[in-house]
Amino acid sequence: MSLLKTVAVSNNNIQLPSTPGKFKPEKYQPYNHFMIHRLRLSKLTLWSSIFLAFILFFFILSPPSPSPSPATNTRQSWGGHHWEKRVTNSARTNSDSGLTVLVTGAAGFVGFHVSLSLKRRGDGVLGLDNFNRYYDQNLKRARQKVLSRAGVFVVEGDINDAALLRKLFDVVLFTHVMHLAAQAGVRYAMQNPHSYVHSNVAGFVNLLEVSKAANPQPAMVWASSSSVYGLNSKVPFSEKDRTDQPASLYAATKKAGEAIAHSYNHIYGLSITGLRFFTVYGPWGRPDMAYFFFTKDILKGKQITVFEGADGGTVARDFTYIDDIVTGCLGALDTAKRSTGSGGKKKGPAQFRIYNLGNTSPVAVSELVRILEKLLKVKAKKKVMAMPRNGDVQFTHANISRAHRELGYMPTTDLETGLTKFVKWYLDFYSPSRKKVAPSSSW
Ligand SMILES: O=C(O)[C@H]1O[C@H](OP(=O)(O)OP(=O)(O)OC[C@H]2O[C@@H](n3ccc(=O)[nH]c3=O)[C@H](O)[C@@H]2O)[C@H](O)[C@@H](O)[C@H]1O
Repeated sequence: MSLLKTVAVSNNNIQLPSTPGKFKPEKYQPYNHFMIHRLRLSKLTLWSSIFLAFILFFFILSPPSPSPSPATNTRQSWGGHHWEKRVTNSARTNSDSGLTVLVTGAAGFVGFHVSLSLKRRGDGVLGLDNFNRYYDQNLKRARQKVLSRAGVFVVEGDINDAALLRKLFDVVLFTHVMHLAAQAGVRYAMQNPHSYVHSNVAGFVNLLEVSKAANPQPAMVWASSSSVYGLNSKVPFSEKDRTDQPASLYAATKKAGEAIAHSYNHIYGLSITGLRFFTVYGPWGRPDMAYFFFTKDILKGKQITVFEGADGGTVARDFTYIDDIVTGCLGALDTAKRSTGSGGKKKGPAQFRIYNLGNTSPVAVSELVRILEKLLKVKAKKKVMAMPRNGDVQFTHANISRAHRELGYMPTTDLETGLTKFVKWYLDFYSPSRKKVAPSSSW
């Protein structure tokens, strides 16, 4: 501004105001008007050049940022020497034969338990979780704190962030990936369909892309779902049964995941095992699941809605206790063969497996409520209504003979025993007097 002012004064003897727009010539002079116009233009040009130079300067200096994740924030919360040290410490095994496992969804229900069990037996475990807001983040943070105390670092990030995944694979040579990050819940898919595609399809493909390019490629074990059986009416559900009639978008994305996994196994030689979980429940569970919010609502004296099938038919689930699921997951990891490819190139056929992990003992939802009433010592205010068309299926029942034969899987917890442990945890965790996050017993 002062430079312009000086030039103008010396050349034309015109007083230019320091604030544009305040200048008023005493009388109209065409020459002066022309000069003022030119000066305004050159002033504009100078400022534009300075502005452009600034933008260029910052553009050249700024480092490339990781790809943004629409599910979470776009700020980079990873990287740096300290962060890498935490990553390597967490992934370090206690013995030469130990596994080095990346657990996605580690702050989720199943991921939390699997991570703890792996760490306790001496495997190296690195967690990854985007801490999204699908349900109470405090519960996820509480799980994270327990994991941290056990020596498991949970990296905060999304499976859609390829740069982050590549960085993790650069820093650690993972032998296995336990992929449990997903958008869960059958009924929520009608409210937020895109979150299912984002996590269960796009995120999964992203993880497979990075895994297939890794050298060595890890073996992958991942969570499919009993929901892939959809409208299948043949019981108990066997892995050989048809899975082409999903009843919800959630189920459709899990079925898509199985097909996608097969293609990566076929093309790139990735060793992949899919586990079809059957309504997993237990301590540190998911608040969006019926057993969890029934407990909360019964204690609050709120009405609960219990679905029944067409013509009053029973709605039932093969409820499976978390500890049984964890033994199934560890069995799958321990029996997984190595991937055959490296750096994105297949070197030979690789293992591809699918297993049911259920309890083989379906229980009616009305019975679940009866057990909760007994354990909580509170009568539920029940409203029985026909199951809405919301993606639910009426009945699930797992045939687990393949998992038993090949993984040594054998569930041992009946619903009442499992719910007793859940209710004990729930009352402790949500007790107003409880010191937040410190669990009273050893889950
Ligand atoms: O194994 C799976 O494949 C899935 O299991 C779980 O789904 P679901 O088996 O549907 O569990 P969940 O919602 O607890 O409903 C339990 C029962 O309560 C009935 N139910 C539900 C709500 C209600 O208000 N009333 C009711 O009667 C309802 O009709 C049902 O019969 C996981 O959430 C899912 O992510 C996936 O992993």
